[in-house]
Amino acid sequence: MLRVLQIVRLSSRCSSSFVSRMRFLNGLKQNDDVCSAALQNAHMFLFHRLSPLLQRNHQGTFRTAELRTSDVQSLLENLGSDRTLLQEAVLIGCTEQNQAQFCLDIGGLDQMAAEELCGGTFVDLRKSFFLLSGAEAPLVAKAQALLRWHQTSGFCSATGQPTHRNRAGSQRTCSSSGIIYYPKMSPVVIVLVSDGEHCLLGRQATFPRGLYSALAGFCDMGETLEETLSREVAEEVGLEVQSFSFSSSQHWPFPQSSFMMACHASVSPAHAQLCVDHSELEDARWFSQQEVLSALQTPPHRGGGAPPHPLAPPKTRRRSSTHHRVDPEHQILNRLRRVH
Ligand SMILES: NC(=O)C1=CN([C@@H]2O[C@H](COP(=O)(O)OP(=O)(O)OC[C@H]3O[C@@H](n4cnc5c(N)ncnc54)[C@H](OP(=O)(O)O)[C@@H]3O)[C@@H](O)[C@H]2O)C=CC1
Ligand SMILES: [Mg+2]
Repeated sequence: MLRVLQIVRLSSRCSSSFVSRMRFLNGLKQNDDVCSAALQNAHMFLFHRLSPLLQRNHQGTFRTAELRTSDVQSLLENLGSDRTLLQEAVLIGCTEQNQAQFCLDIGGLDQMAAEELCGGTFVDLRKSFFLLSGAEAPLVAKAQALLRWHQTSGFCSATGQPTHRNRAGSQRTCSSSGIIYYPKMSPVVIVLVSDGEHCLLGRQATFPRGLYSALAGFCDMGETLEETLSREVAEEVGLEVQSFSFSSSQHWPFPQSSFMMACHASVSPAHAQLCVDHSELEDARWFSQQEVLSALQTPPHRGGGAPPHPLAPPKTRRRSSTHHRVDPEHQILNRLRRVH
């Protein structure tokens, strides 16, 4: 109890609300009792088999369902589950008012009954990205990534014994060896290549029809950012990058959990002839600034436009007290808009 009061006092003494929130969250990760107390009166983001629960408001736009812990307790009772499922909730953040935010996957319970009781729909994460306003998408992506990690990390890869999570869900410990596991991410580079006049976009065969994006690839073990970038551009389109600059970064939940770093790169117009590796990309081509601007003005749900019109992926935006982040792909494409 003393520790609970210490953490609450420590975070409330801070002059900056950002510092206060970060201290508050760190306290929840470090102390199971403090975290349990916060869970009793928290905001809950509900998932069913890793699909977030969304609700449509009067204006026809979608939001994540705003549930409190007590709402979820009632829901679990109505669905015939006991309250112990609540112990699987994972901490994902806190509001400006230091109200903890948790997520919970109720995948073992009846989906339709849950949707009816909550007045919402569990929507596939990719579709959610197109439906949610920018501010909510990153939080939902983070929640899904953490839930997925817990669902696939139940056993220690060294001993084969069960692992047990802390109250916040920020780590798991092997019951036999004491090895501690933390959620893992794969570093990824996404790069907008330019020849000074055009930018290079590509598409994989699995992309929705008409969708082109900046090139991307996973970092190999031991590589630097620039080594990954140069290798991926060489592998996928056969070009040698002359220079590059870092733009921004974001968490990217597909296919699992990636840490995506976005860059601009330039190639010489005299050496801009593409040699596409069709085992990696179905198509890659140079687009003019006008084509990219048209794509950015096309609503994502009107997908399916036939090539060569690039269709930009959905925008995700996160605002905090100190940072304003735009997802890398839009940041690099927006720079084209300014240049134009
Ligand atoms: N516009 C956007 O926002 C885009 C985002 N992306 C994202 O960028 C990332 C990279 O995508 P992609 O272009 O496919 O990557 P790559 O070009 O690196 O190619 C994918 C291949 O890399 C291998 N690989 C190496 N490390 C990993 C790992 N940690 N996880 C999965 N596969 C790995 C796999 O090959 P093998 O199985 O043969 O070993 C896989 O098939 C993904 O997160 C993807 O979702 C990609 C394109 C556009
Ligand atoms: Mg790639």
